[in-house]
Amino acid sequence: MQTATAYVNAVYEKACQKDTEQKEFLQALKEFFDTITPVLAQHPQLIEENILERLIEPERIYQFRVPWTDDQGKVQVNRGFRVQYNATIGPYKGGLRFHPSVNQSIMKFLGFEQTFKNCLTGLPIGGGKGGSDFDPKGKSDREVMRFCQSFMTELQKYIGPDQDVPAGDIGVGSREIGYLFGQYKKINSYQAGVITGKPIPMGGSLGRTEATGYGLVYFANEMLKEANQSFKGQRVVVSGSGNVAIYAIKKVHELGGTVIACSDSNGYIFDKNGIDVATLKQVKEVERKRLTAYLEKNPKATYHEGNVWQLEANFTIALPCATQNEIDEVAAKHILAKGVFAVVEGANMPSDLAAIACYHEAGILYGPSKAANAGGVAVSALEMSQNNLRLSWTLEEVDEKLKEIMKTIFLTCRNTAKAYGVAGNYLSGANIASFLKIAEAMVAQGVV
Ligand SMILES: NC(=O)C1=CN([C@@H]2O[C@H](COP(=O)(O)OP(=O)(O)OC[C@H]3O[C@@H](n4cnc5c(N)ncnc54)[C@H](OP(=O)(O)O)[C@@H]3O)[C@@H](O)[C@H]2O)C=CC1
Ligand SMILES: O=C(O)CCC(=O)C(=O)O
Repeated sequence: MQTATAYVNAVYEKACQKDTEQKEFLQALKEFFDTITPVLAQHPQLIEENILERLIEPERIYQFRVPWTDDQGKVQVNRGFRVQYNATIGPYKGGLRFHPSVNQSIMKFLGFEQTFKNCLTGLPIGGGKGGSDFDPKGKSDREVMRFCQSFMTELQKYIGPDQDVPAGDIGVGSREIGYLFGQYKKINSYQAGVITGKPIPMGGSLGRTEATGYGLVYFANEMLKEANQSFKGQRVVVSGSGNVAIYAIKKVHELGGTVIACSDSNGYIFDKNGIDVATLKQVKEVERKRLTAYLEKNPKATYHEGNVWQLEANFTIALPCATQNEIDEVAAKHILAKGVFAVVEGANMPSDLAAIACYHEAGILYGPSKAANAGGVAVSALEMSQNNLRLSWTLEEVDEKLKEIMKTIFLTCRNTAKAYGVAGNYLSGANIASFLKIAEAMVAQGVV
């Protein structure tokens, strides 16, 4: 029989030949494959089952036309996707991203990551992802509504509370979820569990808006505690200024750290006394303006064009919360030189492979996205539970459950890494633990 290494290499090579152009997807595979060879060496039956080749192939992908009419009466056309990656342990579950960069490679990498992330939550949810190359920026509410209605008119054929349950991601917040759910209800009937991240009066869960950012900081806090450190007195940089970033900043401040910079895709603000969360929320959540508007209300802050990971000031903790591959090798070396001893990921795959290699070489703490940002989907699963039970938990109840889930995910990563002889490598811990869980379930269900 093939050795584990030969098997992993052969599956990766085949994927590279089949999906040559899908660079984000292949990157996600490589990051995962590099860590799981020891598991395959210990469980050769998984090689006989050809588990990897089965796992990396999405169960199905829908791609569809989304026509809509803009405020000038002109017909626009976007492309919609839903990748139903893996439903072995529960219904497909994962967000929808509206961003001009969306393509099949990005949808597949996100669906692949989601499958393992969802395993780590310990909740019965499979993996999926979807979205569109539609750009909500600069569109009126009515344009966004018409787009969402057209998108859902097609998507509703493929989803259901026990089948596939979408939610938000980049460019999709409670406004978009409200419009999407409204259209689903018009075509079908009220089935609260068909989508999560709903506005509270439509059956949403308290705490879902905050969950990814808070969960990230709870996970980071566990990593810091394990290293006899804490957020107290730390200077923190958070990239992005969207949903995940805002609530990560809020929680860091509650735990005694100071977030000195955050960003959008054009530039970043530096506020040495700490980003003012109330102002940031007003600018981004209420007024939906660019980050530069923060300066009108906080003139002491400064604005700089470019990537926040070029920041001149020293800092100790990096929380990337914007997008994939925002930290490359150059940025990683820069932040290490600035004194960073912990990188914990709120965005999906924000560090490229060379950046991750830099973290490992420097021996700093590294919290990978599929573990550290699992709080959002975990609370989405709690929203599904509340919808099924027809009750609503308080914010405190949801937050307590989130804290517990993030602590358990951390312990799973820590203990699995130790058991496989790579103590402190939370990337290996996350990949191995989630792989073992899904592989066992896939073997149990037979070759389907
Ligand atoms: N929302 C959730 O519950 C979860 C989100 N995530 C991940 O967290 C990350 C952020 O998502 P979320 O906060 O929800 O999204 P939002 O749309 O609320 O915010 C995204 C932020 O990232 C910035 N950004 C997006 N694309 C780029 C880019 N190409 N270059 C630089 N900056 C960019 C945006 O700036 P600009 O406004 O200029 O575009 C904005 O500040 C994503 O990776 C997402 O997949 C992970 C788990 C759950
Ligand atoms: O809440 C969800 O279902 C999905 C969140 C998400 O898209 C993610 O975890 O990347």
